[in-house]
Amino acid sequence: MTKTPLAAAPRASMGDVYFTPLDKVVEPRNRVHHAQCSSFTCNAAVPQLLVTCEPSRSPIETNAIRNGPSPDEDSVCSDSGIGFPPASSLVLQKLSNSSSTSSLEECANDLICWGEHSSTGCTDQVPKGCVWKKNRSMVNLSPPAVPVKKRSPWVQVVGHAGNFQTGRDGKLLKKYCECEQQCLQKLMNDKLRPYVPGYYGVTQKDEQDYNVMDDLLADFDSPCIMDCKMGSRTYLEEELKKAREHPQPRKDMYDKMVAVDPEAPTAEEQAQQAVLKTRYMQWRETLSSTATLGFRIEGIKKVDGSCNTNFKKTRGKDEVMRVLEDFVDSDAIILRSYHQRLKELRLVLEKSDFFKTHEVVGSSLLFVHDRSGKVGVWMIDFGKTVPLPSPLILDHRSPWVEGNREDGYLWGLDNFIDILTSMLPML
Ligand SMILES: O=P(O)(O)O[C@H]1[C@H](O)[C@@H](OP(=O)(O)O)[C@H](OP(=O)(O)O)[C@@H](OP(=O)(O)O)[C@H]1O
Ligand SMILES: Nc1ncnc2c1ncn2[C@@H]1O[C@H](COP(=O)(O)OP(=O)(O)O)[C@@H](O)[C@H]1O
Repeated sequence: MTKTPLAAAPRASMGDVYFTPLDKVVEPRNRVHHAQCSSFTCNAAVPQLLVTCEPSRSPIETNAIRNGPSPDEDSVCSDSGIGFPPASSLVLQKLSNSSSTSSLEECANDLICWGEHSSTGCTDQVPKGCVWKKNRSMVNLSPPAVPVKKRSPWVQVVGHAGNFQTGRDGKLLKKYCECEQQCLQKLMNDKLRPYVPGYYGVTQKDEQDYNVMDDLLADFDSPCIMDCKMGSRTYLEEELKKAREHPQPRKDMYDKMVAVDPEAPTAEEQAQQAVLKTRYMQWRETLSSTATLGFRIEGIKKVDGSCNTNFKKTRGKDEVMRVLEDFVDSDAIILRSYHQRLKELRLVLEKSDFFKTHEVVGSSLLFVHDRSGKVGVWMIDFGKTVPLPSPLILDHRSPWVEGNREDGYLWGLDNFIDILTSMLPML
């Protein structure tokens, strides 16, 4: 099996004491069926690869002043949000404390188990070659004396059901989509890298291909999560063209439409009991704040575990503010951290080559915070982010006129930041 390192892969910041949790590297197959994946393919071949290093985790602000150090910061798996996922930290701890005589191979098995399971009953297979290679010079390792903190279970707020699987060592597997793979790979070499999940290539599990990326929740304790879809348009120009050339009215979208508003379909749509996807998407845009503010709230998971995806009609600025205030639980410090992070993201977006040269549609910002005061915002979902024909570039603020490919992403981010700015003095 050939393991080709991803050229763009960043190196682990504390040496190579890390092994990939992935079992095999394969030719992509069973690609996730996304309309955009079949229509908007990028030509580059999918690399067969595994990356055996860990990109440094994106910066996360920590509010240590108000809350004191978070429980994470003192644990073996402690991570201020920068550097290693828990299992990697554990490896380092073990190496530095090593004293007993357990074999290297046993230790390797222990390492992979402790990432997510208790050491008893773990039957996972370790990619042995990788572990041996990484640890050949480190012998006589012992299990850590300090208990490992159990990670909160991963939560999917919105999106296609069945698209994700949790991996080991803080990784997330998302059903393979070539368009997304191309974007994530390019983003690993772009200024935006700290604002997207680290990407590790393609793996296969049960005959299904997956893109492997960082689980952005991995460093949080019972996180509050919000998914906001960015931009003033949620379908690609190419989808519009396709809908005109080969209209395919959809019953599932008609049903979703009447469930929200029985009056929404036209007489013709009612007769057909079906709507075109672009028509459905446009209806969703005008019903929500997408058309008026350039972003919309898709879903929120609160600290109590409750999940709300009922924001289809959240349109007005005041309504959006109320939802945001509830999301941060009226916590001005959390709100300020989000505000700061979004302003930083905007600066980077304005300089990013990737951003200039791509139509970014249907992509979300994932907002995550927890009780310790950790806050993070990342760009996710690049299934409908496509390269522009050279030399076309976008400013992401100009209004969309068919043909100009503008997506309104920065216009939406400007509005988002303005809303947070106006909320700050009120909290
Ligand atoms: O949110 P609701 O109203 O359920 O509508 C969904 C979302 O717009 C999805 O976008 P996202 O994946 O960004 O959440 C979109 O997937 P695409 O991204 O494939 O356009 C779905 O299209 P279909 O997958 O064609 O059903 C559409 O049915
Ligand atoms: N890297 C990630 N880390 C943690 N959670 C994620 C990550 N990517 C996606 N999610 C979760 O999955 C949900 C759907 O993600 P998305 O990429 O939009 O999927 P889809 O393409 O199916 O719409 C998000 O709202 C978020 O809750």
